[in-house]
Amino acid sequence: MAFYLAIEGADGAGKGTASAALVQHLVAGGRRAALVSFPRYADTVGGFAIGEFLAGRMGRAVTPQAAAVLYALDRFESRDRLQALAAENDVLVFDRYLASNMAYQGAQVESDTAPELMNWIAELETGSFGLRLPDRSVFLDTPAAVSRRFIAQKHQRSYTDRTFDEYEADDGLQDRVRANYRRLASAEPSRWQVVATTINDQPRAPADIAGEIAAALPR
Ligand SMILES: Nc1ncnc2c1ncn2[C@@H]1O[C@H](COP(=O)(O)OP(=O)(O)O)[C@@H](O)[C@H]1O
Ligand SMILES: Cc1cn([C@H]2C[C@H](O)[C@@H](COP(=O)(O)OP(=O)(O)O)O2)c(=O)[nH]c1=O
Repeated sequence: MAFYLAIEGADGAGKGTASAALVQHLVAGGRRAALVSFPRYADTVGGFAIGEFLAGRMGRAVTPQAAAVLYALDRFESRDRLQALAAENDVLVFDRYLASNMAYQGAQVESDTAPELMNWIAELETGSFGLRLPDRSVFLDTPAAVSRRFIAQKHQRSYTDRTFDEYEADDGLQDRVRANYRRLASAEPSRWQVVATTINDQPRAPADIAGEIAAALPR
């Protein structure tokens, strides 16, 4: 069974860059590895709807619970694709997976109700939608100022022309997201790895970050 490795973090943490470097590193080391990015905006009905609301094109505010269902639906609709990739690979690297849903929706409600919502989302994804838990999640710990700079450097997104989408534009939200990831990681240290992506606020080389993640994988 393929190892499910999820790369997590706030917007602009460098997830896409680190995930790509990680797949390259694993393949160079003789392992079969593939990258899957969520949301899959162009491939699923859930992903398309997510793009609409991130671009601010949905007429009404979407509740955190409704958003969680769309993100989970996107993964549910991807099951066949994941199964096919899992059969052909030793490691599936995810650029965001289930914990993104918990950290981001949990950041939209009062902090005292966040744990309850995050537990509800975990149950929604693994119970109602029957999705597989990742074997490991990696929290890319990137300072807010560095992330903002990284977001501004990002390539054009399929769903919006804006530099910052609805979530990215909200600094308070991004801070709460980081705090939620830290809480998830410290609650289950055996399922999480926290990786600092900067040294003295200078970005580490993607290959370096990838090497640290790969070194912690079971052989
Ligand atoms: N380790 C790094 N070193 C230098 N630049 C980086 C690094 N990680 C990301 N970047 C820059 O930031 C941009 C956004 O990074 P990306 O990996 O897409 O972030 P995320 O997927 O977390 O939103 C990239 O296009 C790249 O220009
Ligand atoms: C996958 C996923 C993403 N998100 C959020 C995090 C991001 O702010 C947003 C978009 O994901 P993101 O990975 O940032 O896509 P892109 O870089 O192409 O814009 O969706 C969730 O809330 N739940 C999820 O399950």
